[in-house]
Amino acid sequence: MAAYLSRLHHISLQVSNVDKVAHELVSRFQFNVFAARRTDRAKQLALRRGSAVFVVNERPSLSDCGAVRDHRDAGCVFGTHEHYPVDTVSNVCFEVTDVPSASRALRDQDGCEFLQPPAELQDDRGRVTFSIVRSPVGNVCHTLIDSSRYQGPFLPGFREVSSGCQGADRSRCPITHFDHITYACPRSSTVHITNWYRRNFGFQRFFIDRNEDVDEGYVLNHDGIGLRLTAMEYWKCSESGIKLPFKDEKEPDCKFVIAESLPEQGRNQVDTFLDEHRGAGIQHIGLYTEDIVKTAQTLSQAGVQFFSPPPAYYTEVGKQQEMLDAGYDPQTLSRYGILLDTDIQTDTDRQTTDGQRHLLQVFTKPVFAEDTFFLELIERRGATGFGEGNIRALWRSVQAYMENGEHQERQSNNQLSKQR
Ligand SMILES: O=C(O)C(=O)Cc1ccc(O)cc1
Ligand SMILES: [Fe+2]
Repeated sequence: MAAYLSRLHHISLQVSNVDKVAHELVSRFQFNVFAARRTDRAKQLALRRGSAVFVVNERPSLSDCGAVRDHRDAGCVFGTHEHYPVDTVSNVCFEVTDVPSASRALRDQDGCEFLQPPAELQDDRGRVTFSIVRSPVGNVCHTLIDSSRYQGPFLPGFREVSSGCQGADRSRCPITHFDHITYACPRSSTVHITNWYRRNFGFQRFFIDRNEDVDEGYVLNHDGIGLRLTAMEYWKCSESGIKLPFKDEKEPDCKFVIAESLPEQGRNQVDTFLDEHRGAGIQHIGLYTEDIVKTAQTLSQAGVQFFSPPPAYYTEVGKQQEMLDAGYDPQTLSRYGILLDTDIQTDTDRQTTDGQRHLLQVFTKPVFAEDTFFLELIERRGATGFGEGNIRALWRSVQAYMENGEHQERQSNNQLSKQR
């Protein structure tokens, strides 16, 4: 039996400099710090934009490694048990209604390793129960938490922070939630990963493309693109007829995408991630926005840099017309590198007024010093999956970046700072 997940609780990062990364998320990405926990061993900041919550944790150093950590140390909730050599996004935490029974269900499954068996944490505002399982993807782990009996600002040990410096108001940056998490994975690992999530968390596959093969996933393997994409989402309790207590049915659920590189087309961006990150992991996270143009404008003014597709993308006659038909000015989309895909649908349930579904996406340059993790803004106007046109355009813009001087420059800067 699988463990039922109610919703995504937060995503946690392990970095060498908490203040630097938190400052980047606040000053550029418009997140607000709302809770903090500082002890002599740990520094943790919780940041929010809409319902999207990031926790930035200081990476345990090699000398902390192997030290027996007490589960009463809230650091454990975030799965920061292990030293990791580079900054990384390493824990996706889910709210569950009953941690002991979810953990029992997982313990009976093959291939489910616990980093932390069920434990309790408390302070004067209440208590939480949690456990941590290792995922089949590189250094990624999942905390399962029941926070229904906790009244404090975030988790036990965190104190409320009233942000002196607030991010842009909602109208200028309407990011509402995490839309999807994309894993970069080694060759031939997809089947094992999808099976693990189906068996343990009841995740279900959904098709990125109508012509996708159930076993193969969505394969792009020509014109220099060598990519297998497989998408999953977690069990929608309302659709399955199973009603869970506390489940907020309006809570949007987050999709998961597995990106596997295929060998025939040569070295690519997934291989670069695997090298620089020293293994599989979270390659990017899609932040959902209700207005991508306004959000990209606000973030760009704050210093966020976006990947841009080749300029010809915006001048190609068909694409220009598509943008105009969707109600967008191609020049505005071009200014921020926003990609548009159109999906002509036969069914009518989610159509927009022009009878089409649109997907708009823009991708940021890497967030950490290495060319690893990046963020994405995504606005869905009826489209629920991922667009082939956008995937190709993203691929080309990232490949261009890898091949021009900027990637090499970052690499040599990293080498220099390591030598210092
Ligand atoms: O299109 C998206 O947002 C995806 O998440 C799919 C994707 C995943 C990995 C890539 O290197 C390129 C595209
Ligand atoms: Fe994405």
